Amino acid sequence: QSVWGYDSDNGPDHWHENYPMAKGDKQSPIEINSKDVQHDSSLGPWHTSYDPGAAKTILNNGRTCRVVFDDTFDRSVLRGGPLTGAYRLRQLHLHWGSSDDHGSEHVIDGVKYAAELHMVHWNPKHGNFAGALKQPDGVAVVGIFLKVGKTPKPEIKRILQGIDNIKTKGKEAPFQHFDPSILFPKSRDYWTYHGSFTTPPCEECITWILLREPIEVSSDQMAQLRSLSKNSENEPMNPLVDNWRPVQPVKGRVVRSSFK
Ligand SMILES: NS(=O)(=O)c1cc(F)cc(F)c1
Ligand SMILES: [Zn+2]
Repeated sequence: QSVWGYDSDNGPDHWHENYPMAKGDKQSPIEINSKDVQHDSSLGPWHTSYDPGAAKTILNNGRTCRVVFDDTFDRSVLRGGPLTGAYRLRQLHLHWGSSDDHGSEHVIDGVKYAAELHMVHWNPKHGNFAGALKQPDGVAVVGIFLKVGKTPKPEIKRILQGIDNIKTKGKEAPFQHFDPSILFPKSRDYWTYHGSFTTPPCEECITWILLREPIEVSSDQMAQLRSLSKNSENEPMNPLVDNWRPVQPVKGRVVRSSFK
């Protein structure tokens, strides 16, 4: 009975054995083909109002590195775009590859980015996060693509500094005074569609808001991300890389864009 992961014996092709939703009709990630995207002029801008004081800790759970925020009240919220009401920021995490040519979960016109950052928000009208998971409008995730380039975005350094203290599974360190909106690219253009968690339990509760403009990171910064370990301290080193799910069937869903 192996816990889910990304290895051949517990990876994405096995998840449905314990998480039946993994074979649902609205699974994520997906490939986005611009020719099939529908521009929706009614899609307004999205807005965030994040309190830097809400940031609490950064942790390595053996599957990703995650920054956790205080979501006990409407302290850091996302609103607008395809959403109704304010969604509370709960955590952010990343997915990345074993080399710079892949690692993102969503694929754009055949392009895989080196990494994908997810900012996870939930709808407080459903009481708590566990309740929100059971609702089609329960969760909203802003996805930002990370592209290896020559002018890395300085603000990404803050996350990578945090990584130095959580090299092995189970490690957690304080991560305070951090406003994740500094990571946003210049453009607010986005694609949106209805999908799921890209990890177990694969619940189909997510309104995805994927930013068209990637942010740039350096190859060294990607190497730093890949220096995280899946294993606990004193266990054999098992690099935490390729923690991305392959694209899933679109099954007739329409991806809308805020831009032409
Ligand atoms: N990767 S994801 O954004 O769909 C996601 C969100 C979440 F809240 C928990 C997870 F385990 C995974
Ligand atoms: Zn994710």
